[in-house]
Amino acid sequence: MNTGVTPPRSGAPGARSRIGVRLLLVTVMAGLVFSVLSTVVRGALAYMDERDALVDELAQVEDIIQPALAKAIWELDRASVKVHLDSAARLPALGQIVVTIVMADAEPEVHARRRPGWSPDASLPVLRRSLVYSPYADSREVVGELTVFANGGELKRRLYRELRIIFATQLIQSLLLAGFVMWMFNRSVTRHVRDVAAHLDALSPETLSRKLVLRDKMNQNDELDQLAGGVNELQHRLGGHLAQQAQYEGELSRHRDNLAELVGERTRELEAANLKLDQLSRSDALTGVSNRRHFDECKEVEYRRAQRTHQPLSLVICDIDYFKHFNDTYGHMAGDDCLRRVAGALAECCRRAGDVVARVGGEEFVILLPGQDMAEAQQCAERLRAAVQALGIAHTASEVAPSVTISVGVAGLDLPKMESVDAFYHCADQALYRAKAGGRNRVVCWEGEA
Ligand SMILES: Nc1nc2c(ncn2[C@@H]2O[C@H](COP(=O)(O)OP(=O)(O)OP(=O)(O)O)[C@@H](O)[C@H]2O)c(=O)[nH]1
Repeated sequence: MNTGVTPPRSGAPGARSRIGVRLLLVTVMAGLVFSVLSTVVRGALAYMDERDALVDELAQVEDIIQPALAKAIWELDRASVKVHLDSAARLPALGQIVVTIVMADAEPEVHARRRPGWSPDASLPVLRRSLVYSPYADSREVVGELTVFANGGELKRRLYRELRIIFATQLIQSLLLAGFVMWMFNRSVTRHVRDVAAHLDALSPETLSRKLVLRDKMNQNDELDQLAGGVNELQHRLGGHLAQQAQYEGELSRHRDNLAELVGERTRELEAANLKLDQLSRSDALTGVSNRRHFDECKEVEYRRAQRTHQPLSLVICDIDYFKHFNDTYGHMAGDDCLRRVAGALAECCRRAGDVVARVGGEEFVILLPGQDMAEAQQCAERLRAAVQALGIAHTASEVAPSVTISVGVAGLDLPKMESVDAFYHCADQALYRAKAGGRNRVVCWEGEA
């Protein structure tokens, strides 16, 4: 029969003491005690029996020798009396035999035979009877008295032999009973308990569906079946709990994944929004180039870098000529559009890494040119001016050209003279002022004192 039971794992602790062996020892000890007690009781009974048997034997001796002994005494045949006494004294049951011959005119004559080593014992049986002889019919003469004493040594010898037999049989009975009880216990209990232990030891979440079946059980519906039923029920419930737990864990994991995805998505959106905000905070809403705030930050950074590295740094300030007239002529919306196009043209001309194009006022733009000296900046400024004019934005109200133009002031950083970034800016602004004053639509480089 398939038990569904696997052998214990190598790491599982085995039973150190076996119930069957303990039961055997207890049974043997109990058997020994029982044997001793039984031997004592049966020994006492055997003593009574052996004593009675001894008395019967003595009585038989008396019955046998009494007639012959009485006749020998009547006939005064002393030799025959002695022969009878010697013969009787050889019987094992007899310790001492005494014959007292009664004579009318003389003292009683006593003849005795005693077994070597025998001594009188009041607890031993003693039989007495008169020796009677009938010399002729209807006559009865008492010729003496016969006394026989039991042999205590013989009584002990017989009793010991009986006790040995009793003890040996009791011991054999007890040992056989112990062996039988252990065999039965092992067959009906121990091996099933071992099977249950092995089954439990082999259990794992994967084997929970494997049922415990007890092998070759004789009795059904006993405590062991209750135990097996309990184990199977427990496995069933445990399997249900584990399945439910796995389901919950799966759902939890899915929720966790969804949450992580959601958080990731939100984080990406937030980062994009932050980036956008950052860009917005740094750029001019109308034109898209940098705003004043960003320009101020960059201006400080680049000024310090130039101080530290002695690399050239230039600043260009552009202002649209007669922009007020432009607004007045074409309207504010057109003015905005003009600002956007001019900013685009400036940004297009200044695309080197580090160049910063910013709108810092209504129609005023600045360009920070790190790494460029005054001469390079002047060339750049000329390109800017030409690029704006090349846009060809009609400006009939301008007094210098039919299209939109810009005036440009340029300053190269001259550190000994420009002790602050504001002084640097002021120089570029001065150059712009001179460009305006000089007729507009031109580039003027700062050359004077800061
Ligand atoms: N459309 C538009 N106009 C602006 C904006 N910001 C400032 N302005 C106008 O720009 C004009 C600047 O005029 P002014 O400072 O007198 O300078 P200008 O008219 O260009 O004269 P010059 O600089 O001397 O050539 C003003 O009329 C402002 O209203 C803007 O964002 N959009």
